[in-house]
Amino acid sequence: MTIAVTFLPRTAPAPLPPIAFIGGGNMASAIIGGLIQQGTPANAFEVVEPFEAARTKLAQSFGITAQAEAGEALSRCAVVVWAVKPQTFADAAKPVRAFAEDALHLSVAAGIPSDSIARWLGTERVVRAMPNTPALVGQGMTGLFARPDVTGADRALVSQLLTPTGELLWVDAEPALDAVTAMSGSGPAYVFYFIEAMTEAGVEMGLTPDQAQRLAIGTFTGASALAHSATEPPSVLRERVTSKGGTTYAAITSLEGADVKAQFKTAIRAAQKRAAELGEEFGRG
Ligand SMILES: NC(=O)C1=CN([C@@H]2O[C@H](COP(=O)(O)OP(=O)(O)OC[C@H]3O[C@@H](n4cnc5c(N)ncnc54)[C@H](OP(=O)(O)O)[C@@H]3O)[C@@H](O)[C@H]2O)C=CC1
Ligand SMILES: O=C(O)[C@@H]1CCC=N1
Repeated sequence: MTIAVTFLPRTAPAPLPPIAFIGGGNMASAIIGGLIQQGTPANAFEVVEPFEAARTKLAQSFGITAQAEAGEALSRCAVVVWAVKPQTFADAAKPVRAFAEDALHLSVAAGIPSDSIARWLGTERVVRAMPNTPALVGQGMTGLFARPDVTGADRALVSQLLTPTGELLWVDAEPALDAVTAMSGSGPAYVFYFIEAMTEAGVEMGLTPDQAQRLAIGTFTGASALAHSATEPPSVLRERVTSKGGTTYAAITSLEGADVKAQFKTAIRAAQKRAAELGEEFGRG
């Protein structure tokens, strides 16, 4: 499958209209945190979150008073962000629908097709997003897909909402979002996994946990920044580190011998497959 993508430049933050979040867990907190850091006031958010501990965390972290149930307060919101698990989306939609008839709906749920969301909410104003948790520090990557009837003004509103959280990438075909999910949506977990592995190796070689973690995180930060600014592809940057007969060569040879690249690609395909399965399993309701 060929995936057509459009990169949009980041623009200056502008005041946001009131925004509802249905589900106030990890991903909602990352987006809300990113927006608050960029200057959006806490009273711009209406959050529905049945889990008391999650409501307490939102209050402590951001000064937001979340509601346990959907109610009239939602009707002031121009955008409703769906940040519930795919498994609970269909049930969560029922009590919200009546309060959000005029809103633009933005789902971050993995796999759930926009057809299902449009059916559950009785509107064609549906955009799907696949963000990631670095949104919390304004370094997120978000893939976006808009249903055909979504207007340019609604796309602009979504861009305005999410630009403060990082980089946006619109895709033209909805299935491409499953690939985005498998790469950048789940991707931070892969990076943290490698940081964990590097840190463990450092400790096994005699460094303190603090030293090892600083070296691991600093190396990811520095290499990412270099890859971001370099004109050469990552493969060339890798070759520059790899002196003939040296230490990096020994490490890369070990990785190749264990087929780590193929294993990693298989893992990413497993995430893509799971995104499609989530849509099939929980998009029917
Ligand atoms: N975490 C991530 O990095 C990313 C997540 N996503 C997507 O974001 C969505 C949320 O994921 P995540 O934040 O990790 O999950 P969380 O479990 O952290 O957050 C979901 C929250 O929604 C609450 N909830 C359950 N039922 C309802 C309801 N009826 N109305 C309102 N809220 C409800 C849950 O409460 P309770 O625990 O009591 O059920 C929970 O606190 C998922 O669809 C996921 O695919 C997308 C990109 C990245
Ligand atoms: O693991 C998940 O299903 C969600 C979607 C992408 C990241 N977290």
